[in-house]
Amino acid sequence: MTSWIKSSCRKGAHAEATRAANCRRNGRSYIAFNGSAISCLTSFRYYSRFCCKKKLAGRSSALIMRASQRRSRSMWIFAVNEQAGSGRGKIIWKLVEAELQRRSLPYLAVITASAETACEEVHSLLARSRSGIQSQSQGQSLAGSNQSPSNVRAVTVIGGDGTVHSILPALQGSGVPLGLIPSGSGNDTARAFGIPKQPLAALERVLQGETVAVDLIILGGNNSGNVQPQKPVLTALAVGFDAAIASAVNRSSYKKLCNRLGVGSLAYVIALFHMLLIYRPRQMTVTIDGTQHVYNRGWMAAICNVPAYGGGLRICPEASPSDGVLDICIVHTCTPLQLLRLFPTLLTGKHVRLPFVTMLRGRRVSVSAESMEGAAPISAFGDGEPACDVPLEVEAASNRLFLVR
Ligand SMILES: Nc1ncnc2c1ncn2[C@@H]1O[C@H](COP(=O)(O)OP(=O)(O)OP(=O)(O)O)[C@@H](O)[C@H]1O
Repeated sequence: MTSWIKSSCRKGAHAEATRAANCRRNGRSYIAFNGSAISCLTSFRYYSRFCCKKKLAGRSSALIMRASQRRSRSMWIFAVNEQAGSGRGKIIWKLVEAELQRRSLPYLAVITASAETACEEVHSLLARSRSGIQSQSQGQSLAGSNQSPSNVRAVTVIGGDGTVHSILPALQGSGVPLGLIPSGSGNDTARAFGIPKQPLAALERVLQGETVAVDLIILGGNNSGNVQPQKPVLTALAVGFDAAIASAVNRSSYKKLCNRLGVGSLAYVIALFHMLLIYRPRQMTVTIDGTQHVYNRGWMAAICNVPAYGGGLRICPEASPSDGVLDICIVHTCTPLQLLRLFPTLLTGKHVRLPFVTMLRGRRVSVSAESMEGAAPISAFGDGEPACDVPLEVEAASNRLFLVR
């Protein structure tokens, strides 16, 4: 259940802040908006019905009338993860919202409680905005016209890589661009696309920046007869040792502390040493466009759409998010000490010359591994979030997402 909270009127601000705090306490998503954003959603009937339910009908209807008169044609949606970067998301959203209000720009903010609700909310807002456009065009088809499929200018994430990942299913193939104001710990997505770290500079890009089409990694398909649901990944899919590091960081108590001290990457270094002690490499089979490659003592396979992840490690330095293919880095047949010595070279991308590193490219990739008694199955993380265990299959999807940068 989502609550709607108008955040930009001064009168009643205290009541609105209390409602927002209640939503946060109960782990519920809520939507904050300013007046002109309502007209952009165009679904007047839906909105006023909702407001009646919430006993806000009088005030909000008046608001809708004023906004409709302005006939604003476009708006910005923000998906805000207040928890990202151990609370940085909340601070950055306050800054961004103040700037939006200062410029009187129409916006809607989904303050999300979880990855799942974020995707559902964004999906339904886009569907509503699309149906509003269709009813405005009085049944005329939009196909072939220059009109945007929606009056939403962009859906902008205030969060880290995990938050971006959470709304990819709603945005892929929608034609609505993804914007990003980096507020996480690693911010690999922002780094990959040259998005400024400074929140207001990043906001300026969202408002003015160019939109580019980028590829996605689609995880799923039919693997060994098991049909898996499809999941889009933007930056990289980490399989094996590096996924174990990401998992250890996510479960750790030191991640929060490192973020608070402004050294988010240190959490990954701690997890690296921990995993070197306990991780057991095993036989790994990587099949690329039908060609099988078998590695004894396979440590990891990184399937990349962008050159770097893990806080700036250049795992696949040649990867490009607009070439329609995936770059794969496989580390195998080395000792834990050799693996440790490999990590500093990841910062420059020089690891690609090492004899126990194999670099490959292709459109369709599957990874399987032998099971080992007493050892956990090999897992995969997409955009730093848990994705699945092996066996897995992925495919490059060309130009599946628009991104503002
Ligand atoms: N849309 C969302 N709303 C609320 N929580 C989310 C959302 N998406 C993901 N999460 C959860 O919040 C956690 C933190 O979010 P996120 O990954 O964006 O920030 P981070 O981990 O601080 O930064 P980064 O991923 O860039 O290192 C995620 O691991 C996930 O559990």
